[in-house]
Amino acid sequence: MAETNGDTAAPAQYKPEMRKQPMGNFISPSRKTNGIGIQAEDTRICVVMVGLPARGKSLIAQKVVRYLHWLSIKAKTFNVGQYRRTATPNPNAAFFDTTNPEGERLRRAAAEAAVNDMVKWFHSGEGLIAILDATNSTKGRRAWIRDRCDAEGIETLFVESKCDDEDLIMSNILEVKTTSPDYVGQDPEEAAQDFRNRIRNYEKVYQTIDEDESDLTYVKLIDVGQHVIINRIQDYLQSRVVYYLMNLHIKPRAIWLSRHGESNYNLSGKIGGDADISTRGEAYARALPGLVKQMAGDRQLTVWTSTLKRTIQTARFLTFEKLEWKALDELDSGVCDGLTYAEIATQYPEDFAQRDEDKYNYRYLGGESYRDVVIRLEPIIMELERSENILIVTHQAILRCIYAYFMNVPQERSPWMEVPLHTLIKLTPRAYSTQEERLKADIPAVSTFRAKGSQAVHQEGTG
Ligand SMILES: O=P(O)(O)OC[C@H]1O[C@@](CO)(OP(=O)(O)O)[C@@H](O)[C@@H]1O
Repeated sequence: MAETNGDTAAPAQYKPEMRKQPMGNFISPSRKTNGIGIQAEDTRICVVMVGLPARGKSLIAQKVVRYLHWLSIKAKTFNVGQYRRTATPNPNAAFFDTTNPEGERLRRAAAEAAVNDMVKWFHSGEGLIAILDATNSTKGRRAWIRDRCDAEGIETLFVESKCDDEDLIMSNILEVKTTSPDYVGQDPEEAAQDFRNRIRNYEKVYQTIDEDESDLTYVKLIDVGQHVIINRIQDYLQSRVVYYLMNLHIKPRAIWLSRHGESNYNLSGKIGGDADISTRGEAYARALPGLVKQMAGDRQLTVWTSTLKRTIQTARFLTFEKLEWKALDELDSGVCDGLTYAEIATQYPEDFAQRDEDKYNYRYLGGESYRDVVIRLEPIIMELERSENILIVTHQAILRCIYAYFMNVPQERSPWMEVPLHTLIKLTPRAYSTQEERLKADIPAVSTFRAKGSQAVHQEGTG
C-alpha cells in the first residue's frame, strides 16, 4: 500500500499513543489545532446569516455545522427565532410589522439574548465557529453585531442568501416553514399565508449588503449559488467556510454508495491489500447494474471508484462514465496491511487495544487513522456537494466516513458502523435530513465487521 505519512519505520522508543494525536500535517501535537490541522488559538468566527425569511438560511446554517463537526471543528448555531419563540410563542403577522414598537423591542431582545449566549459559549473555550441564524436584515443590526463581536475579539463573516426566484421561495415556504414550530397544528394554507405576510413586513425594511458595508467580511449567495460575491475574506478558516458555501446547490439529487464485491482478502479475513474480488464478488459486480437500475431508474450517473483493483473490478459492468480517486482508497493499515485481526492482536497487542479504545483517532504504524481519512476525503465531499448523481464504489472505512458526513454520525460511533458487503445504499439529501434506502443483493458474502473487543470478524455473515 502507498505510504501517506512518511513514517514507515517505528521510532526507537515507539509507543502507539505517539501516533494518537489528532494532528494535522506540519503542526506539532502540543499546539492547539482544529480538526483540519491549522493553528487556531486566536480564531473565533461568528457566521452571521443575512436574508429574508424562506431564503434557506437555516438550511445553510445546519449544513455548515454538520460539515464543521465532521471536520472536528466545534461549531454551534444560535437561532434567534428560538429565543424569540420562548418569549413570544404565538406571534401574529403584526408582531413582525416594523412599525410596531413592541414587536421591534422583543425581536431586538431575542437577538441580544442569542448574541450574549454565543459570546459566553466562545469564552467557555468550547467553540471555534458560531452561526447566528436570523434575518439580520438591516445595516443597523449588522453594524451592532459586528461591533459587539469586535469588542469580544470574535471575527464576523456575514453570509447573505439572496433569492428572487419565486418558485424556489414558494417551495421553501411550503416544505420548511409550514413545519416550523410557529405553525404547529395550523392549517398549512393559513400558515403559508401568514408566513407570506411576515415576509412582506421584513421586505419593507430589508437592506441587502452593498458598497456602504464594504468594510464587512461577507459572502453573498445569489439565487442559491448561481452568483457569488465575496468581500474581505481574512483567513484560512473563513476561506474554508466560504469555499464550502460556494459548492452548495439545492437541485434534487442522490448519492449511491456501495462497497466493492467480496474480495479474496475479505474471504481470508485479511485487511488492506489490493486483492481481486472473489467468485461471489464477481457475481455482485455483474448484479450491480441491475441493482442500480432498480434504485436509480434511467438516471445518468457518474461512477467513482478507488484506485484499488477490488473497486474497479466491481464497477466494470456499469456503463456510466467512471473516475478513479486515490482519495477513495481504503484506510492505510501500514505495518498491519495483509494481516488478520487475530494476527494484529498477537503481533501488536498494545496497538490492537489502543485501536479499540479510540478507533477514530488511532493511527496505524506507517498508516492512517479515521481522522486522517476524513481529512483526505474533504475534496470528495466538496465534489459531492457540487455534483448531482454520483455512485461511489469504495471500501468499508471510506464508506463509513462518507456516510457519517451525510447522516451526521458522531466520531465515537462512525468507525464501528456495520456496512455490509453486496448492498447498495441510496442517500437523498433533504432540507433538514438525509433520507436513506438500502438494497441488498441476493448474493452471500462474508461479514467483515469486527465488534469492539473481539479478534474475529463474523465470517459466517451474509455481507
Ligand atoms: O476500520 P476497520 O473496522 O478495521 O475496517 C477497515 C477494514 O475494512 C476492510 C475489510 O476488512 O476493508 P475492505 O473490504 O475494503 O478491504 C479492510 O481492508 C480495512 O482495513
